[in-house]
Amino acid sequence: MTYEQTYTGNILIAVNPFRRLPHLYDVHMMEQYKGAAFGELSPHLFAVADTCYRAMINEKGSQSILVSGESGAGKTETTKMLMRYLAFMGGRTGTEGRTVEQQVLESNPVLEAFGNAKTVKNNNSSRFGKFVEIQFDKYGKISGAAIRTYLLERSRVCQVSDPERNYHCFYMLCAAPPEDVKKFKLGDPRQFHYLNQSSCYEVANVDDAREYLETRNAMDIVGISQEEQEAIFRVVAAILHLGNIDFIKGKDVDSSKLKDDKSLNHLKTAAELLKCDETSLEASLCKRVIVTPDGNITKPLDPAAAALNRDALAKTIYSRLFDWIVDKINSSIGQDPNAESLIGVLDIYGFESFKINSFEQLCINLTNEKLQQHFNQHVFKMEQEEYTKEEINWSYVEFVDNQDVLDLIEKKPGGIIALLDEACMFPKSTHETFAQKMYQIYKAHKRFSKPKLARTDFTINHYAGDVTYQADYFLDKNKDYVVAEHQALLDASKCSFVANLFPQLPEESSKQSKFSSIGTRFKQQLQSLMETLNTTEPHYIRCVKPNTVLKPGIFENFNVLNQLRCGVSQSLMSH
Ligand SMILES: Nc1ncnc2c1ncn2[C@@H]1O[C@H](COP(=O)(O)OP(=O)(O)OP(=O)(O)O)[C@@H](O)[C@H]1O
Repeated sequence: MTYEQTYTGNILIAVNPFRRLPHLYDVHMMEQYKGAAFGELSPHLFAVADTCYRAMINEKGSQSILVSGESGAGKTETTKMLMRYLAFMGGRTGTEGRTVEQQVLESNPVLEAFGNAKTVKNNNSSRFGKFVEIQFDKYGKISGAAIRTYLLERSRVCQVSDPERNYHCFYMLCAAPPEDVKKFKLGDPRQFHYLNQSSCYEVANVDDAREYLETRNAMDIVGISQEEQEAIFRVVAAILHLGNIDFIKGKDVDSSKLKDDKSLNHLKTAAELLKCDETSLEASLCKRVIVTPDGNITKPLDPAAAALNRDALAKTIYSRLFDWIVDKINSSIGQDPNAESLIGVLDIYGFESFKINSFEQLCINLTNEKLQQHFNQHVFKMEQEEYTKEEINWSYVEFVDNQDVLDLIEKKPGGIIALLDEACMFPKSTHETFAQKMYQIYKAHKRFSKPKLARTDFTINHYAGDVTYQADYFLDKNKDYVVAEHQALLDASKCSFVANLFPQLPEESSKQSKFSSIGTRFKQQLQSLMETLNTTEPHYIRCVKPNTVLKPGIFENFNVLNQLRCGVSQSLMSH
C-alpha cells in the first residue's frame, strides 16, 4: 500500500498520497470499517470516524475530530472523507429530495470555489478555517448541521504573487459558458488586474469551465436559488471590473481622477453589475468624507490612496459575499435544536512560519497554540489514566505548558491583541509606536524578544518554534472598517442581494466608534470553538505532507520528521 496511515496512541497519522486511491475510500471499504474494533483493521480515517460514531451512540456524548497538519498535508481531503463516512453511517436511505447529508457534502465544493486558491504549497489551499458540526437525532441519524468558518484571507482578492492564484471562483467565471461571460463582460483572465499580477492562470488537472458548472450544481443542492447564484456571480464579476479602475492625478492638489476611457468603462460595468450609481461609485473611490465636530469635510484622495480605497472596497465586498454564502448554506441545511449529540470536524490552518509573517500568521499561530493546549490537556490526562489502569508506577509527567504564550497574545488587558486594539483606536498610532510599546511592555517576557536592530519586528517563542512577525501592517489589518461612503453606496444598490450584504447599521452603533477589531473577533470565535470542543470527546488526525513537490511516491525524511516534531506527536515523543 502506498498510502501510509498509522496510529500513535489514538492519533491517526495520515500521509498525503498525492494520487487518487478510490479503492481505499469506496463504499466497500466503509462497510469493512463499520463496527470493526479500533485497531483490528489497518489504520484508516474510517476507523477514527467509526470509533467516533459508535462512541456517540454508545456513550450518548458529542465527539470531535481535529484534523491538523501543514498546508497541503491533506486536511481538507481527509475532512471530506470523514464527512462521507459519517453520512454513510448516519444518512437516511430512501429519503426524497435533498437530504441534509447531501447538502453537507455539497457545501464543500461551494466553499472551495469561494474560499480556496492555488498557493505555492497547495493547488487547492483553503484560505479559511472550518468547523463542521453534524447533528444527530436519538436514532443516530443526521438531523442538522452547522458550518462555522474562520478568518478568510482577504488580501488575496487584490494581491496575488507568482506562482499563486486568486480565489478559484474568479477563474471559473472567466471560463463560464459564453452567454455568462458575455453577460458579465468578462473574458480572458489576463486582462484583469486582480488576476494578472501573477502569471499563473491555470492549475494542473483542473478545468475551470467544468468547475464552474459543478459549483453551480452544488449551489443548487445546498439551496442557493438561481437568482441568488446570478447575483453572487454578478458581484464576483464586479470585483474584477473594480480592480481595473485606475487613477491619475486630478486638477486639485492631491486629488485623483479616472485614468482613461478604459477605466471609465470598467467603472460603468462595475456600477451596472452592482446596480449602484456610477457617479457615487466614482466619488466613493476618489474622495473621502471626514467627519469633524464642525461638520463633514470632503477630502480628495491622491491616486495611490484612491487605488487603496478601491482595493478596500473589493475586499469588503468579497468577504461579505463569502459570509453570506456560509450563512445561506447554514440556514438552508438547518440546525436541529433537539439534536441528541453532535460530531464536529475541525479543518483548520496549521502552524505557519514564513520569511515574512504578518497579522494573519499571528492569528493562525494563536489558533494552533490553543489547540496545542487542548491537545496537551487531553492526551496527558488520557496517558496518565492509562498508566494508572495498567498499574504502571509513574510520576507526574511535566509537559511544557503554553499558557504563557496564550497570555502574551490574548490576555485582556495586556496581551498583544489588546495592545493592538488600543493602537487602532488612537489616531496618532503607527506601526512603529505599536512596536515600541510592545518592546517596552514585554521586555522581560520569556516568550517575547526583539530581534537586533529591529524597528517593527518581534519574535514569539511558540510551542513549535520561534516566529518573527513584522508589525508593519498590523494596524490596518486589524481594522474591520467599512468606509461610510462604501456602506452608503452599496446599501442603496437597486439589487436587493447587494443591498443586503450591506445592511444599514442601527443609528446607535454607527455613532459609536466605527472601529471593530478583527483580532478581538477572531479571539472570541476561537473561544467559542474551544468551548464547543470542550464539550466533546476529541479524536485526532495528523496529516503529513511527504514532499514539497506535491508528487506521489516521494518521501522527504527531514521534512516529515519536522512536521511530526511541530505537531501533535511532539508531546508524545517527549515522554
Ligand atoms: N487522501 C488523499 N487522496 C488523494 N489525494 C490527496 C489526499 N489528501 C490530499 N490529497 C492531494 O493533496 C492536495 C492537498 O490536500 P488538502 O487540500 O486536503 O490539504 P490541506 O491540508 O487542507 O491544505 P491547506 O491548509 O492549504 O488547505 C489535494 O488537493 C489532493 O490533490
